[in-house]
Amino acid sequence: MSRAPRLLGLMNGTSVDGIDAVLIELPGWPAVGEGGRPPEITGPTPRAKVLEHRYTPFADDLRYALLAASRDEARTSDITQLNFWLGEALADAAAELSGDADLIASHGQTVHHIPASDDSRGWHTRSTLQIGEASVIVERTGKPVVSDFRAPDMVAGGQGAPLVPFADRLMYAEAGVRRAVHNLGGISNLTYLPGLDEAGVIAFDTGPANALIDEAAELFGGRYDEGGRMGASGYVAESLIETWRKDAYLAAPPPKSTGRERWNLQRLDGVFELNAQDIAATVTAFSVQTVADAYGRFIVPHGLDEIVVAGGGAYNPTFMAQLKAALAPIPVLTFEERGWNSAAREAAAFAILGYYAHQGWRNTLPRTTGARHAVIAGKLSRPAG
Ligand SMILES: Nc1ncnc2c1ncn2[C@@H]1O[C@H](COP(=O)(O)OP(=O)(O)OP(=O)(O)O)[C@@H](O)[C@H]1O
Ligand SMILES: CC(=O)N[C@H]1[C@@H]2OC[C@@H](O2)[C@@H](O)[C@@H]1O[C@H](C)C(=O)O
Repeated sequence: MSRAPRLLGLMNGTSVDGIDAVLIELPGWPAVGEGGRPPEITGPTPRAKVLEHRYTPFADDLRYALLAASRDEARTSDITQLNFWLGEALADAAAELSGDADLIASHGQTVHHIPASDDSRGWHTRSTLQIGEASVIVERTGKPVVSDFRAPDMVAGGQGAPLVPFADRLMYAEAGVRRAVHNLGGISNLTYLPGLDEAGVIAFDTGPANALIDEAAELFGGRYDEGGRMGASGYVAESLIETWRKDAYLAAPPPKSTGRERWNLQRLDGVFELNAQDIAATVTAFSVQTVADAYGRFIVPHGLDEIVVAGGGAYNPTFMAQLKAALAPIPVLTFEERGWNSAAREAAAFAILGYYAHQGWRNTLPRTTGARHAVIAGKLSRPAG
C-alpha cells in the first residue's frame, strides 16, 4: 500500500503574532504525487492525524516590520526584504518538523488584501499579496512547497477568502449531521456543513468576536479580558446594542467578509458614554448577539444540529455562556469537547489545500468566496534534487 500523505502546514494569521507549524497525516488518502482523484470523504472525524504542532512567536523586530508592511506608506524596498526575511523565519519553523513531510504548504503573511476595487486612492485593481518567499523554505528543507493560495480565486472573481471552509468540509463534515464549525478570532467566522453535501456549504464572517472586547480590555491596560471577567461584571447597555445591531453588514447576505477596520470602538455610537467596565460588558453582549443573529438569519433556516467552536473566544467563559444561552437549544461545544484540535486547525487546513493543489485537484468552494468557478489554489516551488 502507498504511503499516507504527510504534510506540513505553516500558518501566520492576521494577528501577526507568530507561526503555527503542524505536521499531519491523512491515513488512506492517495500518496503525494500519485495524482488520481480526490477521495470520497467518509468515516469518523477528525480525518487528519495531527502528528506534531509547534507555535513560534515572531521576534519583535520581524513582527513590527510585518505590521508596518501592511500600512499604505510601506516602502517597496522593505517589502522586498521582508519577503525573504519572513521566508527565513518560515524555513526555521518548517525545518524542525519537515524531516518526514512529503510536502510543505505555507500561507504567508497577508500584507494587503483588496477584494473590491477602490477608486478613492486611484486603485482600480482587485488584488491580494501574501509574502514569505517559498524558495527560501525549499532551499532550507529540500521539500516542495505550495504557497500563494489566494490569487487564483480572486482572479476568478472571488474574494480570495475564506479558503479554510474547503478543508473544514473534508475534515469535519459528517453524513446526517448539520454542523457549523465556528472560529472566534478577532473577527467571528463560520463554516456551515450540512452533512457531506458540498453544494450546501455556507461560510462567512459574522462580525466581531474578540476585536471589540480586546479594545475594551486595553482601556484597562490589558491585552484581553482574561476569563471574561470584565464582560461578566459590568452593566449591559441594551439600548446601545439595539442601535448597533442595525449595522448594514450584519443584515447583508453571504458571501461576505469583514475586518477590524469596521469593528472598532470608534465606530460604535455612544459607547464612550459608558465606563470601561460597562463598555466591556456591553460589547461582549453585542458581539455574542451578532453571532446569534447570523445563525438565526442565515443558518438555522437550513437546519442546524450543533456548533463547534475554535479560536481564542472559546476561552472566554462569559462569551461562551452567553452564546449558548442565545442559541439554545442548539448545542454549542468547543473543538476540544468534540475531540478535535483547535490550535492546529488553520495550519492543517492549508496543508490539505497544498496537498490538493500538488495533486492537481481543485480546492476552492466558489459559493463561499464568490468566484465564478472553482480553481486550483496554490503555486508549487520545487527542489532541484
Ligand atoms: N483566557 C482567555 N480569556 C479571554 N479571552 C481569551 C482568552 N484566551 C484568548 N482569548 C481571546 O482570544 C483572542 C485571540 O484569539 P485568536 O488567536 O483566535 O485570534 P486571532 O489570531 O486574532 O484570530 P483571527 O486571525 O482568526 O481573527 C484574544 O485576543 C482574546 O480576545
Ligand atoms: C486575506 C486574508 O488573509 N484573510 C484571512 C483573514 O483572517 C481571517 C479571515 O480574514 C479569513 O477571511 C482569512 O483567512 C482564513 C484563514 C481563510 O481564508 O479561511
